[in-house]
Amino acid sequence: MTDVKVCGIITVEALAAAVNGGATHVGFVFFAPSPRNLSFDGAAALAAAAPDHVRRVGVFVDPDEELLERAIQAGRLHAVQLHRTAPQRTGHLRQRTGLETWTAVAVKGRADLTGARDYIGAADRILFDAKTPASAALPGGMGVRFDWSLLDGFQHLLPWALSGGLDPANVKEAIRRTGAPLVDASSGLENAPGVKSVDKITAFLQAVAAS
Ligand SMILES: O=C(O)c1ccccc1N[C@@H]1O[C@H](COP(=O)(O)O)[C@@H](O)[C@H]1O
Repeated sequence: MTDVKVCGIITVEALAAAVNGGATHVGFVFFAPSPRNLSFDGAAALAAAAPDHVRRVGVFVDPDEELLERAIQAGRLHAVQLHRTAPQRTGHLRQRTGLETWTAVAVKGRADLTGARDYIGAADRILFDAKTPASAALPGGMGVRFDWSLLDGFQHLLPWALSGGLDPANVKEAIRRTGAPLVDASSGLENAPGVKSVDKITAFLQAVAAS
């Protein structure tokens, strides 16, 4: 069974669709430029509505430690997902927070995969995500997909997950092609940036369950 993270949740309706559909993880974004950015109060309200067996993952882009601490407390986070980070910084934050720590590795070509090895001992999970354009405001959450065949034959030395442009129509093929143990989606489950669709969340979870 493939684990699923529904990312970028900002409403209790989307949270309920994820929980009821069997998501193992939900993602709360703490990055001001994102249309999915959560306030601390918003995160606290969602955390209060979420059952504890569904893991709450905070999504951060090179965060300062105050933001990280406040978000962890507000969202009662189980894990942190770091974008635009580096192995030493990741290891430091992991030690400081004591939480399960994911690091996003942005992939465009095969050479990008090798960077994942540098996180052994620093991160608990690698999230292979598509590289967004350098000019993009966000390093994720833009529906950009990478060539999954790049993962062919790659020896995973850490637990990992797949993200980047996943949606209800392509997730089955993504799992078949890559064998991902966890899939993570955000914009592919929306009707507009930041506006999650209960129907798309449900369809995504059904597609994963059927794969
Ligand atoms: O979703 C966001 O707004 C976001 C902002 C900053 C960093 C990461 C973000 N989302 C993550 O991006 C990937 C892929 O998203 P998508 O499915 O392609 O829209 C996913 O891991 C989100 O957690």
